[in-house]
Amino acid sequence: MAEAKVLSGAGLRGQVAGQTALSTVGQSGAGLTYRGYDVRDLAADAQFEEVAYLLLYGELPTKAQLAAYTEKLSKLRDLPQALKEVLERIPADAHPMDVMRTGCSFLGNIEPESDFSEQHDKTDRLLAAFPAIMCYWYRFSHDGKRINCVTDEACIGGHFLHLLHDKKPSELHVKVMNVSLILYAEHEFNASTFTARVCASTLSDLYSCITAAIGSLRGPLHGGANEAAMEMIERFSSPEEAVEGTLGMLARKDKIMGFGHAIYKDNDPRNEVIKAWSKKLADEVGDTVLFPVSEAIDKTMWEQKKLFPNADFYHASTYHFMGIPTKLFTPIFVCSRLTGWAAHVFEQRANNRIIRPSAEYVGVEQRKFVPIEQR
Ligand SMILES: CC(=O)SCCNC(=O)CCNC(=O)[C@H](O)C(C)(C)COP(=O)(O)OP(=O)(O)OC[C@H]1O[C@@H](n2cnc3c(N)ncnc32)[C@H](O)[C@@H]1OP(=O)(O)O
Ligand SMILES: O=C([O-])CC(=O)C(=O)O
Repeated sequence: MAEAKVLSGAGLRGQVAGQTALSTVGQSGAGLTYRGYDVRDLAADAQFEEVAYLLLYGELPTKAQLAAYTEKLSKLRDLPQALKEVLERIPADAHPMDVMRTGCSFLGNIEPESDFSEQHDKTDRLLAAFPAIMCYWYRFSHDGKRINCVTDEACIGGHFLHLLHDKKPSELHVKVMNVSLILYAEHEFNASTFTARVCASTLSDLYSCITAAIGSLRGPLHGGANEAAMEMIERFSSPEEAVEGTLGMLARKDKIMGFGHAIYKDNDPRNEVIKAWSKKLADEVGDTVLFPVSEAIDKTMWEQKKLFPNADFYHASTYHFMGIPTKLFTPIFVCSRLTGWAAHVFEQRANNRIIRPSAEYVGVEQRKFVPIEQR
């Protein structure tokens, strides 16, 4: 596939649908850049909040700006009582992406964006509140516990792990969450971001744009692939079984979740980063199955189909090794991608024309209406 891939055809593939100064995907040189910075450099040395600031405010922050920004976000973490009550009504077997969608939408009712001048503040509020929206619902519906939504964790990744596990996370886990949130933050005109931009182009409010984007990210062909990949890898108890199972899935023409990409031709630059952290965590927990199984699937997919793991594949084992329940994988993606979505909404608003493409009509020719009695 690597050589043959052509960016054209259905799905608007290869068509320029607008301009962005936020990221480049799959261009020569660095595979993925955020405002000109290679994502691998950001993942190695930056904090997620620095990247959020870069995307939302235009430049990397100075030390003082970062301190003020993280302080602002940490003060916005708590949830209003009315939102907690809504979350308590959502059943334990609901999909957590539906919880995120509802949480975002409900917050838009009680703290609406009444004017576009509020767009940065409303985004910061969502950025600070999303981990608590996910964890308040999860802990209440699964453990019967009404958690305190405020922690003293310095960063969003640590705050999320603390809310989920009710204890201070290790430095290693905080670092991995930070890397993961950076890798997922922004990706040009992917399906969910394009959804947000279409919504923004009607001059709708920020919460509507983000709620719509969450709906698009939920699907297994997009953000939902990390959960689907986990469900697949945990079915195998050895690399040999994984190879056999993968060959079987390919023979049945099943889609293998966590592989392939709409834009990248032969690798996803985020993969090497998250794979390395997955390996570190595998060593930390003494894993002898999941990581080797993942590698066996990875190798088989390349040998058989020249398909490569995308950002989602090794995120599955990475999150699993940190004790994160599979159903929360895609909501974590929301906590990160919110930054990219919102930055695109700002960009769309700054130079807007309603997005309204045309369709090629393939239906029947024009015909005469037949009254119901005569049909
Ligand atoms: C963060 C993210 O959102 S990354 C993407 C996450 N999604 C997934 O991992 C889901 C699995 N992957 C896929 O479904 C696809 O690769 C997508 C949706 C990511 C991209 O779709 P497309 O751009 O249509 O893929 P592409 O044009 O490269 O497909 C080429 C061929 O490879 C096949 N193919 C692509 N990915 C896979 C896969 N994961 N498993 C099996 N076959 C695949 C396609 O079916 C197609 O075959 P065909 O020509 O016989 O129809
Ligand atoms: O760009 C895409 O089509 C999907 C993707 O990898 C992302 O949104 O991170």
